Amino acid sequence: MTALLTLDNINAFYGSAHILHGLSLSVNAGERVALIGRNGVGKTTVVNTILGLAALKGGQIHLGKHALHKPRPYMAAQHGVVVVPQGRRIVANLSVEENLQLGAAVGRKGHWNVPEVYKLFPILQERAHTPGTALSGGQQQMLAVGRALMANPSLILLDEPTEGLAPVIVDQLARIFNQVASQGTALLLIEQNMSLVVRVAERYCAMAKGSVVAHGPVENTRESLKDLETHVMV
Ligand SMILES: Nc1ncnc2c1ncn2[C@@H]1O[C@H](COP(=O)(O)OP(=O)(O)OP(=O)(O)O)[C@@H](O)[C@H]1O
Repeated sequence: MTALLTLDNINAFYGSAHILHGLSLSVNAGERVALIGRNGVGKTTVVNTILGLAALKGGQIHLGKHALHKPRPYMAAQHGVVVVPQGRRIVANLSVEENLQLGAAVGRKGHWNVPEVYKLFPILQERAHTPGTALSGGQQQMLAVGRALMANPSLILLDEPTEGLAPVIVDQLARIFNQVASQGTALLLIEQNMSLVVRVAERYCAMAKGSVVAHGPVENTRESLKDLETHVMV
């Protein structure tokens, strides 16, 4: 098994606020892992620490074999780990196609380019010259995923990709995530919607108070759904 991302006993801070406490987590090539937990437990801070937006003070991060001593925002993508951020962060004054092209700036070669992304999301081709922020919420999420694919990642970190989206759009995204994963890209899915998690993930890590407190397999069954929901119920 090739580990694409390894977090080993990491501690992370915003200023003096200690958010991640000895958190360990890994994602192997081709895996679909869900990172779950109640609001505020530190899920986004995991992403922010990998990007250098929260301060890493102790523990180790590896992207593949590369040790990330001083994480910076551009480093993860260079090593094939790309983030689809919470809130999507579509660039307002760029068209759909220009937003997609931003994803290719890292210069990694591979299967994904603009025509391949348009095959996956035909609606983005129809709206190629529209400002990215003029799209609906679901379409903006598709654009954010398409932009991530343009970097030809080996692993995509999806931070609450279905937040605020209608169930029909969530269903569409579940199919897309499975299709992307079946084409070989690993996923770390940060999600509050457990019905999506059971459809996409094969294992989960549950966080509480800044560390991983439980993990196990995920199945697309009612029992698995109930089990996962105990980790996110307020
Ligand atoms: N920039 C920041 N400065 C200080 N504290 C922060 C900052 N961003 C987040 N926090 C705090 O860090 C803790 C973890 O936040 P984080 O966003 O990682 O949680 P989360 O599990 O992703 O929650 P949610 O599901 O609400 O996004 C929270 O207590 C939050 O208030």
